Amino acid sequence: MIQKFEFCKTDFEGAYLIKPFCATDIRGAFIKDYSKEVFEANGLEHNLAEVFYTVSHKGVIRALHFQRVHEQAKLVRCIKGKVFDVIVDLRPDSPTFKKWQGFYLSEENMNELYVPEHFAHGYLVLEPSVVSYKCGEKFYGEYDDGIMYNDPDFGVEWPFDEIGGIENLILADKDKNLQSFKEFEEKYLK
Ligand SMILES: Cc1cn([C@H]2C[C@H](O)[C@@H](COP(=O)(O)OP(=O)(O)O[C@H]3O[C@@H](C)C(=O)[C@@H](O)[C@H]3O)O2)c(=O)[nH]c1=O
Repeated sequence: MIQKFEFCKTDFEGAYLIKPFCATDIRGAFIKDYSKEVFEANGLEHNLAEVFYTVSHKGVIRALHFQRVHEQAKLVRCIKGKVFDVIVDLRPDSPTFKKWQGFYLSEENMNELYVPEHFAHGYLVLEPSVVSYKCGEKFYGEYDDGIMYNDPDFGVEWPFDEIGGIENLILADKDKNLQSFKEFEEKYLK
């Protein structure tokens, strides 16, 4: 069976949920999750600069991250396990400014999310997972930044019931001490 690349709109201009190309046969599956040519034919110019992977335990939140100055678009796919992935629009002139949307990304559904520049991104890990990133800009440690996953201005509804309750949440120290949206706005948007 062959599933062709499919590009689905999200609530946000420029962000897409993408079904990769997948061909299955008696051996298993062949999956292609990025093609410069196919992406361009669908209006997505993605400059592939770096690829990396994260490996996470169930209950981990990595959020809500972005890179300032050298803004970084990224193509995110959960290649093993399952995550609830969230993006937040940080473009002040956008009609969806400060709005969030969540997507289930899993090994099973193979969905990948195209996160444009000027979005915060993060996820809650629902099963032990490996997540792949294809980044449009290289990493600049000095501009690596984020906003708290539970910021009241965003009001993201994380499905904590799917990890057995918020008491099972695993957060890195750096993600416990991120700025609020208000602090971010004060510092960079005014
Ligand atoms: C993101 C990144 C981190 N690092 C280093 C910094 C640090 O020593 C170590 C682990 O990095 P972090 O703790 O920032 O990893 P993590 O918290 O998983 O960061 C990631 O979170 C998700 C939600 C994203 O959207 C990504 O863009 C990225 O921000 O790896 C790189 O060398 N290159 C990179 O591209």
